[in-house]
Amino acid sequence: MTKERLYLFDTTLRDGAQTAGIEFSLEDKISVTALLEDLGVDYIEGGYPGANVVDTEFFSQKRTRRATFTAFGMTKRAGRSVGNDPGVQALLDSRADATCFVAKAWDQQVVLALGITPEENLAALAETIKAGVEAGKEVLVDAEHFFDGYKSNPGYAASFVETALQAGARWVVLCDTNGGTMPFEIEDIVRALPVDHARLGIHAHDDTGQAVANTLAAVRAGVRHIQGTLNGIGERCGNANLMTIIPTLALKPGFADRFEIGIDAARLHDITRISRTFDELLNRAPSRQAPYVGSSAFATKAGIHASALAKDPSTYEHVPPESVGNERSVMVSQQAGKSNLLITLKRHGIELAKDDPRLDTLLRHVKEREARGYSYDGADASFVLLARKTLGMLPEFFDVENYRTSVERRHNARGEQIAVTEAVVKIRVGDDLLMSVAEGNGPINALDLALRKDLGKYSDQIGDLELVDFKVRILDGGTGAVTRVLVESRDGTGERWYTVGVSPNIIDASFEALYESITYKLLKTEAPAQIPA
Ligand SMILES: CC(=O)SCCNC(=O)CCNC(=O)[C@H](O)C(C)(C)COP(=O)(O)OP(=O)(O)OC[C@H]1O[C@@H](n2cnc3c(N)ncnc32)[C@H](O)[C@@H]1OP(=O)(O)O
Ligand SMILES: CC(=O)C(=O)O
Repeated sequence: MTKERLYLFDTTLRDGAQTAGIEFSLEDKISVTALLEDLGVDYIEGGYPGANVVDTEFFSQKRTRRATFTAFGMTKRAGRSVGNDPGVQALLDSRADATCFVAKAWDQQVVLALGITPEENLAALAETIKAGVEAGKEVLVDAEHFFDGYKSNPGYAASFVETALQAGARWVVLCDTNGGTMPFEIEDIVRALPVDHARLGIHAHDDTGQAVANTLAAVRAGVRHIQGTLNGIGERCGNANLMTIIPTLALKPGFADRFEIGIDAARLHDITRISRTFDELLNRAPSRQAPYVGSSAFATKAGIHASALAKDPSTYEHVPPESVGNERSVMVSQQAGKSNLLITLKRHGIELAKDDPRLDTLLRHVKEREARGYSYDGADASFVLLARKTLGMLPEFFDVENYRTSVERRHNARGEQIAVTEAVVKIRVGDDLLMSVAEGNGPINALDLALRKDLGKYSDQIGDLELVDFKVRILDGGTGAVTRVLVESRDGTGERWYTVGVSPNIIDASFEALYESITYKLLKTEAPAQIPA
């Protein structure tokens, strides 16, 4: 069977720019465009030329190599001709290949918000589209409030679509502008429209958490153009998330066998990277639970699940993680069974038999320590250290005899008040007793610097060790508050690892996590590979 083509339209740089807390600079827009080109969408809507300086500059040159470069804007204003409307002229003068005009498809909104008659609205729509076509643009129309409009006055909403198609619009995109429509309503309304469905699109908002479901319902009912954004950003609760829609269309029966989306297996494999790179650009943590691309999308904590996964991954994975460039992860925690430990140990090059009694001891240690506040599902490196210690595979690289920190508030030479922090660390490396002193911008920083200042014969090996992040959480430990500190580290190989420390004292918890980070780094070059019998 020949597959029908679905066209993907990205509006990250237009509707996504309407997200609370997100502002794109010109450089951001250029970077996001490159990501979208890597992804392989058909259209990139870059913004609204004429609305602000960044967007006008962005549209002053052609910004895409492959995708259709699209500008967004309103149809002509009431009481003006197209030629006399600077907004429409800015769109037509831009370097975009296509123009997406927004216009209202709900008669009540036309009267209320625009102050014109429904008939004048249709005339303005047709006149604007024709001007766009004459200017050599591919014209799209965003039919704002289409679904609410259809429910209120189906005849007017349908005549809006017909008018736009007759005037020369390549696509009329049906918008669920306030995001309140249900998937079954979308499917019924789209099916009932007496027009060529191959020229219809869908633009869904996520106000009921169903933007993706609404988009897929519209595709089932016949639309062939899909609008959405990277990671679902967009006005209010966001837009349909392309990071969910694309793998669903590419991999799921009922879609994958019927439609071609222009994104091959290699590009699909890149989607996890693209999603996370976009979050990096927004300077926010990626959602762990994002479908397909989240770090938990193929992660399991439960012991019963880990046991079955080891026998057949499809038991708890609806698609292979590698198909979307993600990976399976089996975590160690108090929900774990021996299977979780075996899989995690194997990933770290340690093979044990399931009936090895040391595995029971390790599982007992994990659960006891988790009950005291440790959390190993986010601290893989600390788990490796615990496992090696239990198995007799952890060398004692260095021993901490004692440490001390002090914070002093005093006046500097200019009479300003400053806080000075100092740490002293005494360690033993073999027969050598080494003492280091360091000042830092706080006690943890000073301790870190002092600890790493002189590690004797190991000093060279930690030269490229870097602390990336430091998270503190106060827990109710039952007998009083305890502090859990999670430290993220990386080295010159690019590897990142996480270590955890727990104590009623925040500095002591931090010291434990720092100590484990350095020990893990040394393990990478010095670890014995064999488990002692
Ligand atoms: C559903 C959506 O997401 S639509 C996308 C909305 N995105 C944006 O608005 C972001 C960019 N917008 C902007 O920068 C500004 O709103 C501009 C530059 C476009 C216009 O700014 P202003 O001229 O100050 O107008 P303002 O924003 O206050 O109001 C919009 C005007 O457009 C009119 N209008 C709204 N939609 C349409 C339309 N489809 N066709 C014609 N006119 C329209 C309104 O009636 C209103 O006119 P009025 O003030 O005479 O009543
Ligand atoms: C056009 C648009 O963003 C909407 O109607 O939601």
